[in-house]
Amino acid sequence: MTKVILVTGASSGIGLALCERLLSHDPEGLQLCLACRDVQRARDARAALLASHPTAHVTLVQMDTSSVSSVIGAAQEVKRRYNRLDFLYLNAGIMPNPHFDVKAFFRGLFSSRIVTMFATGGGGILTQEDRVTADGLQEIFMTNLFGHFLLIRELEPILCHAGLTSQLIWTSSSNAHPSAFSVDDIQHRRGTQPYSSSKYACDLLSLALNTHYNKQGLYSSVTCPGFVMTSLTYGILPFFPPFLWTLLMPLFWLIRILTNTFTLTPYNGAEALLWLFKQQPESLDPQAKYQSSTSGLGKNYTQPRKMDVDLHMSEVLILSVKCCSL
Ligand SMILES: NC(=O)C1=CN([C@@H]2O[C@H](COP(=O)(O)OP(=O)(O)OC[C@H]3O[C@@H](n4cnc5c(N)ncnc54)[C@H](OP(=O)(O)O)[C@@H]3O)[C@@H](O)[C@H]2O)C=CC1
Ligand SMILES: CC(C)CCC[C@@H](C)[C@H]1CC[C@H]2C3=C(CC[C@]12C)[C@@]1(C)CCC(=O)C[C@@H]1CC3
Repeated sequence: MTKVILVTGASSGIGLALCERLLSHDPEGLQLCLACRDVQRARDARAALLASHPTAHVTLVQMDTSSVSSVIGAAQEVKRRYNRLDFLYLNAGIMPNPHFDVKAFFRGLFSSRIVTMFATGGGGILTQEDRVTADGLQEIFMTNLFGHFLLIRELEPILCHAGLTSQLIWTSSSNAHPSAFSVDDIQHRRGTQPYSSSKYACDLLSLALNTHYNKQGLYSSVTCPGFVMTSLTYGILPFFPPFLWTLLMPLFWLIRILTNTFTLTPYNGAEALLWLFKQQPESLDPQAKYQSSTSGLGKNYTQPRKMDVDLHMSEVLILSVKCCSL
């Protein structure tokens, strides 16, 4: 039986690399649907995938995860096309208007937190300025988390079916941190780390989804792609042209010896996302974050890491997002 897979944010970076790797793994047995906000970029991605896998089944659906009506419209279209969905990759994500604190970075360089800083982008080096969408929601919360929650809810009839399992696979981040998230401000309207908050909320929501849906055959897992050079990361130092990043690559390969989270390429970053595709969902740990890792010698592997998540808080979050969606 062919597997039906939908990937959000498939037009570039980790999402596109994942599609490429899925097709290389099984070129004939998949029906891949790319859910992208920009139709032209989606067409280009499809053309690139078909150039290397000419017989593959690849379709497109236009979806902007920052818009309630767009998500609902796209979900209707997906339900019209497919009567079941085996894998839903919740990968689209943004980090708009980032501020890189150079002083905090240098303080971190000469402290015991240096490895954690490089592995997670933590230590106060990174903050963002969020915006409000036309629906009146915080853009980062909406794009990275809530749009995906709405999508899952709308696709429930084709995700939960007797006798079969389906998997939700989130692209979270090592930057997800409980200190950035508050149940009293789930959209992070008041703080300066909306990206970290939205990714920690993904970790919590995944846990709650397992509690609520496992008995219906729907399983949720969280991945972390590591530090990957994509348009998202290029945006962090906008004054740094891409060729300077390329010049820094030898330094990054050295840092990789200290932290295997420097996966660097979208191909490597997609490792854990592909690994989960090959697992039996019943065997996975709902409290684990599956981390793409690359060794100093360039070998890719997947490492499960226990998430710092609380069952009670995850229940509060799922109730709050359900209220937001009413
Ligand atoms: N790069 C890294 O080091 C890390 C990335 N991540 C996560 O990985 C995921 C993929 O990011 P990455 O590949 O790095 O970055 P990219 O910017 O290359 O990819 C992001 C993808 O999400 C899409 N997207 C953004 N906003 C929306 C929206 N409103 N509706 C639909 N699609 C949207 C983009 O579409 P478009 O082409 O139209 O812009 C693009 O396809 C994100 O969730 C990110 O947070 C996590 C940890 C580390
Ligand atoms: C020599 C300097 C210019 C090097 C600067 C390095 C930093 C910009 C990066 C070190 C660790 C990186 C990192 C991220 C962004 C860029 C760094 C801070 C992320 C926060 C990007 C988004 C994520 O989801 C997690 C990443 C963790 C590591």
